[in-house]
Amino acid sequence: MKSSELGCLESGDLRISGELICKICQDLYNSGWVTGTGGGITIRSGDAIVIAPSGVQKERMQLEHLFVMSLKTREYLHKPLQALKPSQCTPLFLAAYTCRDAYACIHTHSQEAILLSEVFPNSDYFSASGFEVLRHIPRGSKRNGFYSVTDAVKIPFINNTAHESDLHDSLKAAILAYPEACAVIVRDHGIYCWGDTWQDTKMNTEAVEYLFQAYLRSRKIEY
Ligand SMILES: CSC[C@H](O)[C@@H](O)C(=O)COP(=O)(O)O
Ligand SMILES: [Zn+2]
Repeated sequence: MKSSELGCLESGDLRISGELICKICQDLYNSGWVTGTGGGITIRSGDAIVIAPSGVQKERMQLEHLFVMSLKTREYLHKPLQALKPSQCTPLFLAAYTCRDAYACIHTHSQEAILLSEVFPNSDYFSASGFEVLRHIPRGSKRNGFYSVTDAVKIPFINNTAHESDLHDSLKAAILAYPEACAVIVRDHGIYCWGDTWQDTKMNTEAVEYLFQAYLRSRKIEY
């Protein structure tokens, strides 16, 4: 790969974002939160958002496989030379960017999110209280502060759909209806989690997924 083929990913913040995406996708895979071609992360730098390709093993992606889109115009500022399509999660990532002014968004396929969908088949949201990890979960954004151990966090559920793009309207509605949530659970699928920076997004995802595990284990729900 000649560096010129990387276009705007060749240097600067976009290159750093792209390299982080490749590394964090490896971490998500090694955590068991994504398998196959599922899940992913997008990171924003100013108006530019870096997006993974669709249908590839995300833990094996390289910088030259990534897309860059303008948040404002929705035009692609860079496309890979290979015949790849952008992640089907792109409209959902855009909802987090536009509705929450997020700077990154992670999509997992965690078993715990799926199990919680079964444990709460009729609830609009998952709620938990009394766990230390709540102190690491922001009230939607760290600008609003964090939950305390005695608070009850609410993370909304939305129903899964046959096509990823069909999740957009319900995801956006949940983001707007639960301004103190930093994540949405897609039933029997996984979560979308965002943050004010890529670091916050990674930490928020880890905290939310840890809360799911702690909740299920504390109630002796085996999986
Ligand atoms: C391509 S089917 C939908 C996927 O499973 C989607 O939910 C996902 O996690 C990843 O989609 P992708 O388009 O490969 O980035
Ligand atoms: Zn998915």
